Amino acid sequence: MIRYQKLGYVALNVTDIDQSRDFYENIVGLKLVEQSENGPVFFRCSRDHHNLVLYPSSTPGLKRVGLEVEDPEQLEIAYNHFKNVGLDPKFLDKEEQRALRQGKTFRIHDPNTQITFEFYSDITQMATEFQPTHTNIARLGHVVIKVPEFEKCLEFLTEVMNFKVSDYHDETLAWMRVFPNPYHHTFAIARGERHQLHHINFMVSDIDDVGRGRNRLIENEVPITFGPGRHGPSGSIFLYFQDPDNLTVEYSFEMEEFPEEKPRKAKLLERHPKTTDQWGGKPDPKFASFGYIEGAVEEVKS
Ligand SMILES: CC(C)c1ccc(C(=O)O)c(O)c1O
Ligand SMILES: [Fe+2]
Repeated sequence: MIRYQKLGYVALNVTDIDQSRDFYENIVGLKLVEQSENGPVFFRCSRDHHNLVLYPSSTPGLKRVGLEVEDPEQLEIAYNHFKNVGLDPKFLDKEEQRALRQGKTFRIHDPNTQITFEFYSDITQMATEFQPTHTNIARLGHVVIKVPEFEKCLEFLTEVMNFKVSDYHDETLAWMRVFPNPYHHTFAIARGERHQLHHINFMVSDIDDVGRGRNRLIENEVPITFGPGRHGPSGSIFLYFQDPDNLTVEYSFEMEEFPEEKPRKAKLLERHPKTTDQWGGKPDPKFASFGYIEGAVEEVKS
C-alpha cells in the first residue's frame, strides 16, 4: 500500500490574491516564492518550492491537497493502485508539471471527500533553507475537512488512501496519519452538513510562536476564533484565526508522534469540549465555518 513522505502542500482558492498574498507572507510568516501574473502564488515553509499555493477564485476554500510519497516507486504503486480501484488517476502534462516545479505528478478526484488529491515524489528543493521571519514555522501540519458521509469518507481514506486513524470521536471526528508519517494527524474529517474546509494547520517550533502570534494577530485586527488552548487528542497547543476569506488557519506547537511498528491503538474519545481544549476554552461561532471544497462548490451554493 502507499507509503507517504508527508503532506507536501495545500492549494487554496482565494478571492483577493494580493490581500491573501500579503496575509500569508506577513501575518502567517510564510516565504513568498513566486507570483505569476493572474496565476497562482507559491509559498514555502521548508526547502520545497511550495507548501502553500493560492489561486484566484470567486469561491474561497480548498482547491487541492498535494501528498508527497516516499519515492518514485511509491508513485507508480499509488498510480496503479488508484487505477485498479477505478479512480482514473491522470498524470499532469509536462507544462503543468514544470509550472509546479514538481517531478512526475498525478491527480485523482475522490467522490467521497470531493477533494482533488495530487501525488508526487519529487519537488524542486530551493537553494536555501526556509528562513523564518516572526514565526518559526516548522512545517505545513494538517488539513481538516467537513464531510456529510462520514463513514464512507473514513472507509475511503483508510482502505484506499492508506491513512491510519490515530484517534476518533464517535462517528463525528477522525484524526489520521498519512502512513508512515509519524504525526498524530496530517488529515482529519469532521461530520458536517456539507463538504467544506474546516482548517489548515502550520506547526511551529516554539510555544512562544503561539504567544507572539496571538499578539501579532490582535495588533493586526485578525480575528482569533479559538485558543490559545491545548488539544486533548494530539496534545498540541493551538491557536486558530481567520484569513482574509475567513478561512480558518491554525498554529500548533508539539504533537504526538507514532512509531511505524506497533503504534498505540486509536482512542475512542468522548465528544466533550475538554477533549477539544483541555484548558476549557470554547470556539467563536465563526470557527471553521467558511471554505468551499472546489469539487463540491455547487452543492454548497445550492
Ligand atoms: C477542533 C479541531 C477539529 C481539532 C481537534 C483536535 C486537534 C488536535 O488534537 O491536534 C486539532 O489539531 C484540531 O484542529
Ligand atoms: Fe488542527
